[in-house]
Amino acid sequence: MERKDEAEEAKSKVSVIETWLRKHRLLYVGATRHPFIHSIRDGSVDVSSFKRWLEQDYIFVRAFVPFVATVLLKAWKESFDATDMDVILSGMASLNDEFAWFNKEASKWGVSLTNVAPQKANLDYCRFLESLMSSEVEYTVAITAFWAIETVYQDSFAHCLEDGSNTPEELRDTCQRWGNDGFGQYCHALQSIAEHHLEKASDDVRKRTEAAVLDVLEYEVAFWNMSQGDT
Ligand SMILES: Cc1ncc(CNC=O)c(N)n1
Repeated sequence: MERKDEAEEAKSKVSVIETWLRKHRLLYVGATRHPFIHSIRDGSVDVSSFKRWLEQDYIFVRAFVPFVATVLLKAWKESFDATDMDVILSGMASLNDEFAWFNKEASKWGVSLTNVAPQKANLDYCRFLESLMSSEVEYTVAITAFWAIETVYQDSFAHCLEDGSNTPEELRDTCQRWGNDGFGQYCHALQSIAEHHLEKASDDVRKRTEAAVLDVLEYEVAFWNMSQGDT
């Protein structure tokens, strides 16, 4: 009888990440339902905003790859579950495709990806990524930040593909890149890994991980703002 109660309790227990998403709902919604995303979804998006986002995001992804490499390194050193590395490596493989995609997309829109000056919000975000690359930053913090970064894009762009959206044909490729079901499953896999490590983490590591997730959400909002020329 007692065992059953424990099982029931375990079933209804809210995960660490779910608790944070509830607690910081407004910020999460701000990062995933930004006016730039709404403008893509309703078809009113300004071409110059989209081009600015594309140029700046390419610079961001160049910095994101070495960050993911350090997450992989930490997984190898600190996790005893081999599937962590498999999932992270699949993320790196898709980043390889992403560079080819950026080049294709840039030529489609007539933008040049070389010699683009990073804007302040982008530099700030890249500097934050670099701080997470330090070997002092625990794997739990890094993998959870990684999950948050990927999930903001997944959730945002999947919203532009939902029924009832009016996303222009020429932007569907972009939305598909991060909004497709496979990318959604990959984000869930990252979430399970992060959650698993958070369950075992000390209060101190948990606190610092929560702070890193909030930082990610704030940097993402600033990043979208930049595309709209707000900074
Ligand atoms: C600013 C930002 N955040 C998240 C992503 C998605 N991850 C890799 O592509 C991205 N491309 N850019």
